[in-house]
Amino acid sequence: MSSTKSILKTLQSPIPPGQLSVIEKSKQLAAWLAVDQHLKPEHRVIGIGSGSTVPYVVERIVSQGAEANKDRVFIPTGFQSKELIVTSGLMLGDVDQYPVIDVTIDGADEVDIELNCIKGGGACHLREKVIAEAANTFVLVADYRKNVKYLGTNFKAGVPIEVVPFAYAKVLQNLHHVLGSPKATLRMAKAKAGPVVSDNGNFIIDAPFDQEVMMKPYTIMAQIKMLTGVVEVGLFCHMARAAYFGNEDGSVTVKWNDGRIEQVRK
Ligand SMILES: O=C(CO)[C@H](O)[C@H](O)COP(=O)(O)O
Repeated sequence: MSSTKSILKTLQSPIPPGQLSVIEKSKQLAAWLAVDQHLKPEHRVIGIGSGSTVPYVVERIVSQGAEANKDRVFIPTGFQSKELIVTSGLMLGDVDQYPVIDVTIDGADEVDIELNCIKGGGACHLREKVIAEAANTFVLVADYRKNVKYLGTNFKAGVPIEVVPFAYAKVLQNLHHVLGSPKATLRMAKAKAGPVVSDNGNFIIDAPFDQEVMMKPYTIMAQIKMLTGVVEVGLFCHMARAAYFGNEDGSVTVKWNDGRIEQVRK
């Protein structure tokens, strides 16, 4: 088994290559096409996002060969992508050393028609936003379930919000009573008693909003960010150059920030 395949197996997917489910295959299609279209030989500093689609991004980058990657440095958005970079034999860097990134490729929880997206399902959205904002080109990769007209259509958990721990109860009050998210809750860990703690030592709140609010994601993003104690909001507005969605039929839908939509079949 090649090193990338074993990493994929270890970090994300128990599914042997060649037996990918339709959803895994669609993630792979999106990731591979995004790498093929955006990662050029002259690119030296590459941001690597988080989530279950990103291992396929790294898989494709590794397949470009040792020569293509020998002078490149890869900037992770969290623990998972750091492990992925290191175990793939790629050079690891950080955004404080490389504040200008050529291309960042990342997953998303949902993407709307204007390429605004929800991120933070994996609680990595603070570093993800920094690495996206540092990039000259920010590209999203996802499967077809994430391709929606309005945010919150399929992803019902709400907007992920990273908060400093001592302020979480105050921020929850603000969300419940001021910003109109009565069901906002602190995200609890699955295999640990207590809350999810981010890679930065913070807590995560998930705040669902009505559709009419989610139709103007920049407005609610700015309002949440103004609450003292909030570190970052998992709404990425007007940031992505393109979004790639792998489809069940083996095609990839590519949405561009100028409004173009392409269907690509290899
Ligand atoms: O924002 C993220 C983590 O904070 C992920 O990119 C997002 O949750 C999508 O992950 P996946 O590709 O597993 O659906």
